[in-house]
Amino acid sequence: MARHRNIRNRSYSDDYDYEDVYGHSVEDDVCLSPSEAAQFLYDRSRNQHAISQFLKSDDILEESEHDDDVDNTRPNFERRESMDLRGLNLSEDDETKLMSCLDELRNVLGDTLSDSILVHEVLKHKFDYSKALDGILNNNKQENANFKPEKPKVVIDSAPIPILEKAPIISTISVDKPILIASKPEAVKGFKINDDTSPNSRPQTPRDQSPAVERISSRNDNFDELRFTSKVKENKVDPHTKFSNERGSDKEYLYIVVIGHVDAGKSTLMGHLLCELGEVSKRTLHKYEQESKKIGKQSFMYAWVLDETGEERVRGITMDIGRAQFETKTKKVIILDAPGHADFIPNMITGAGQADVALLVVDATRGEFESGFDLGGQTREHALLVRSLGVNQLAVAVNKLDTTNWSQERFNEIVKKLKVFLKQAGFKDSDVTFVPCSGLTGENLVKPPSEPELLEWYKGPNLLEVIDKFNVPERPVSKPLRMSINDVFKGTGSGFCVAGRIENGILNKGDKILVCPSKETAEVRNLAINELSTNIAFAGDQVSVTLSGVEMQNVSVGYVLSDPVNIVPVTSHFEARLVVFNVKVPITKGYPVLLHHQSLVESAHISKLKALLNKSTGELLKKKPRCLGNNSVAVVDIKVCRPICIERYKDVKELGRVMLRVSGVTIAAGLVTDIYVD
Ligand SMILES: Nc1nc2c(ncn2[C@@H]2O[C@H](COP(=O)(O)OP(=O)(O)OP(=O)(O)O)[C@@H](O)[C@H]2O)c(=O)[nH]1
Repeated sequence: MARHRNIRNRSYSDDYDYEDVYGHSVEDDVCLSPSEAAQFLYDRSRNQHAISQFLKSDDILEESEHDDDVDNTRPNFERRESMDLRGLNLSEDDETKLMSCLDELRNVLGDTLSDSILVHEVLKHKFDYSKALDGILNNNKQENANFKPEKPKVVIDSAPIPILEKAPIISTISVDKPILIASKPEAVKGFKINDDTSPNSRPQTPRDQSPAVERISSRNDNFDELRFTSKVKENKVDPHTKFSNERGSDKEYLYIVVIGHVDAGKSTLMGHLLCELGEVSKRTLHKYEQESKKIGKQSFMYAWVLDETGEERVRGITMDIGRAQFETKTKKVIILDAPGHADFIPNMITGAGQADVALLVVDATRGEFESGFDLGGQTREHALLVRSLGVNQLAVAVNKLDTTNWSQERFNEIVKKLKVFLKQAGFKDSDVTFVPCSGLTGENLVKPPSEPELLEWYKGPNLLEVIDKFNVPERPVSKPLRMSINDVFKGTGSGFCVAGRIENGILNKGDKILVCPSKETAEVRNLAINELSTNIAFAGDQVSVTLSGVEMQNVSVGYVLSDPVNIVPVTSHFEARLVVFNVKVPITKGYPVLLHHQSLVESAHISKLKALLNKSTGELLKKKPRCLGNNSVAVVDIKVCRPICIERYKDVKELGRVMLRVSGVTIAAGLVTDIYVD
């Protein structure tokens, strides 16, 4: 039940400052001196590119030998101390430029490369320091790319070129047929009821015919072998074997985000479930009962289990993600209780971004379901958002059914309405389960129903059984490490901590990793899952990581911890396939948006409208459309105000999804289809 982000005492409105919400965990009400404050302020200009640590001495030797081989015309300089530049016939100006470039390069690379290599690259790139640096690093990568292990013993199966299957589009209006959404072909989806996946091959999209802009993706393709063979080299034990050795007999972790319209009863439902399972002591519950009574909010006593802050309790609403853990027969379940109020959608997105599955809570009370569903409430928006963020298994708790005297008719009416909508939103019928319950009375939560009116018509599972039937998604443990940071905070000991979810790969205590986009090296000093220290964590785990070797002020929410060899792409310009939900003014070139990517929120704009697609088939309708209206599907280019870590959806699904919001409203969701070099 821990939460780190402190969002208390903030006044939220549609145009609130996102930096505040996603800033560091610093008490707002404490006065800070400028120097103290500086440590919590991120300044990109202070990045320290300590890339030298990734250039192993072997690689460097290989590089210099190779470079000498391929380029005999290169002057053979000695190391800098004894460097004589006279042979170069440089003007005084050029000599100064050369020396200054060498200094810059040394700042980044240290003394790991000989001056001859550096001078060669600087001259080759006409004293352009950045190009020279790129040249050096790319040469290094090329060297690695040419390296082939003798006989890789492990078959890495985790870098599939995923088949883009036809999956239902996410849209607010009815969509008869599915459109294209990429998905992992072999991942087990849905409840263990029936599975009717029918993967289709991806038809040509306009991006396949788009002009030859330099793309990181194509470069990445060239490095695929490097990306995965180097992992084989590093991790002698097959990651899957490691995973089953570590976790084999344990119950699997499952992360559930609890979503729904404000006051649907999410926190009460989860709080009561935890009490029934013995996760909350009777003493604590009694305390909550007494204290909530004192402020006239006794009906919220179960909600207090998850709504931990004073402001949440006084206001009777959830504001930030509440966490708690319990066990079912087969799983360790971590609940992420999301706020229902529209003002806190960014927090809800953060929770949904960490979840494997979702529990949608709807209020069955007459008039209440309708206001959450029909009248612009959050039921629809939350369901659309979680689906856009890749959640495809959903349980729907038809809650507060006690207020309708356990009416079967009301239950069926709600199920019917939701089924149609959820199908349009992209959920398969077989992946959605409806369960009648009451968070307040505890009916049908962990025990079979006891209300006679409910018993008359309901023979299905209780909420706990429904949760136990969720399938745990496949964990991509053998892919290169990617962990997106959703919190940065001071730990109890030395150093500082970052929290987030490992999307890909394995993280070990002691690992050297790269903090991106700033590309600083850091070491994993400590690792904890649910506040318990561990030596190893795998894809799918929510972890807190104590880092050393990097300054806290140089790390922000939205950053990614990356494998140091197979580095996460960093760019401010990418292509995405968007589904436009709801826009007051049609989207045109230059349209400004707030880009939500994992926990990151950045200003961005649509820089190019490339193609309008048929939302059912994905076929090209129009090249270079002038504007995009509601419910359209299009390929666009997006430019972010500064570089971010992003992946193509087909490479890393979780880092390949974006959400676009304007004035507190989600206007579009998209999949990253290409990434351009800045
Ligand atoms: N009658 C009845 N009331 C309920 C039930 N569940 C919750 N409530 C009441 O509904 C109100 C809101 O409950 P919460 O649990 O705070 O709702 P929530 O969805 O978590 O609210 P936010 O997170 O702020 O959106 C409280 O007064 C609860 O007592 C239920 O099953 N039956």
